[in-house]
Amino acid sequence: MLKVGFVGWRGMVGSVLMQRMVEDGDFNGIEPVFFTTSQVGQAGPDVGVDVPPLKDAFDLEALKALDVVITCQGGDYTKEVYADLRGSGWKGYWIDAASTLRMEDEATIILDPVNRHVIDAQLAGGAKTFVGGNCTVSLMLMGLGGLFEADLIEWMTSMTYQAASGSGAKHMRELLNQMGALRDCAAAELADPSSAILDIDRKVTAAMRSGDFPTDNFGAPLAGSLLPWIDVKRDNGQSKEEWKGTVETNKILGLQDNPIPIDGLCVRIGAMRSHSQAFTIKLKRDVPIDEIEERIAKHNDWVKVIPNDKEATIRDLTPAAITGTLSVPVGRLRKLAMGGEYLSAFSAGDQLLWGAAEPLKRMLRILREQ
Ligand SMILES: NC(=O)C1=CN([C@@H]2O[C@H](COP(=O)(O)OP(=O)(O)OC[C@H]3O[C@@H](n4cnc5c(N)ncnc54)[C@H](OP(=O)(O)O)[C@@H]3O)[C@@H](O)[C@H]2O)C=CC1
Ligand SMILES: N[C@@H](CC(=O)OP(=O)(O)O)C(=O)O
Repeated sequence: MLKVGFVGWRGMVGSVLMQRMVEDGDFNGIEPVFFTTSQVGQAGPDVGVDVPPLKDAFDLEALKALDVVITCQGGDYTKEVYADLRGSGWKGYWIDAASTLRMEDEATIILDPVNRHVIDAQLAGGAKTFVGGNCTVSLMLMGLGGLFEADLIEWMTSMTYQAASGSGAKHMRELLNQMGALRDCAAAELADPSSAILDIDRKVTAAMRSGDFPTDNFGAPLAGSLLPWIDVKRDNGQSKEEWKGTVETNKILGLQDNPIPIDGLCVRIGAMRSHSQAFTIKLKRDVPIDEIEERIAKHNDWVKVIPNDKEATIRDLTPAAITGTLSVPVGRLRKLAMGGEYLSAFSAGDQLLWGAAEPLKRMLRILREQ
């Protein structure tokens, strides 16, 4: 029976992982051991099987006793522990949600509905380190996998609409507090149907710009606004989030030697936990739209093509429609005015499921099949 250690299980990503593993009975047939950086000795979570008290996540001897470590604890933890654990001679499998190791040669980025062939080849070659991809990248590939699989994409831009959860739990709370503050500042006027909308607008704008508007986490208003920058700047002017779109996509697909150019702008918006993206895709040839829809739809069990009409789009192609589900709708599929090789598309997906927890959960299953 595989002895599997879980680190970061009570954080936001970790909690979603626990929930999905319990739902699918993934704790049966493994020996789970739970770790903590702050609650050593306390009781472990209720996952339907007996678990020992929480162990110290920095205890290398305890980690060395494991066949598999799954960590959702964050990049700082990975930096602090991974090299020492490997350096101690540990040969177990490391499955990680954090970005720290993603671009290292020894690491495979996991998204098995898209790159099971890469994962299998890496396992056969003795790879032991597997890392979940950036949420935006994973969700893009779950949506457009059929076009990549058919080698139809010459280049692509992705303009993102990323949810607050991508920045963490505190940011989700701050977004709601910002929304509440905006509503509250105009409560009296909203209650009066005859009040002037421009008075409401003036109050809302003043509240957003005032010193006591809650912006400690985002550093700026997000509710009623947006933030066209995510993560740090790179030398070429890309944000790090935009850079990940280029390099991670090609690594996931095993195309590092002949990469597909992918670039765009990453934008934070006031959604809670589902990321959306608008794509401009330059196809290698003028493929009919029904063939495109068919290739996208049949690629995996979770992608769903949404007809390009208003009713279906606003019902099915939004964060509100899919949050909390594994569904990845793709719609707004049409040829652009630039010509038959130019395709537009729009997708949405829960960034804590396919964007974070689900690929890790599935990687453990792949290891158990070995
Ligand atoms: N947020 C996201 O969308 C995504 C995040 N990731 C990666 O996953 C990692 C973890 O992210 P995320 O889940 O957002 O991190 P969280 O901040 O939610 O949790 C991280 C750790 O904080 C500790 N913690 C302290 N106080 C609390 C509390 N009140 N409730 C829960 N946990 C608490 C826990 O560790 P302990 O039990 O040891 O105290 C927990 O494991 C990061 O590396 C991130 O890059 C990857 C993809 C998407
Ligand atoms: N950066 C992503 C979330 C995330 O955690 O990404 P990564 O796993 O690449 O660090 C966002 O802000 O939406």
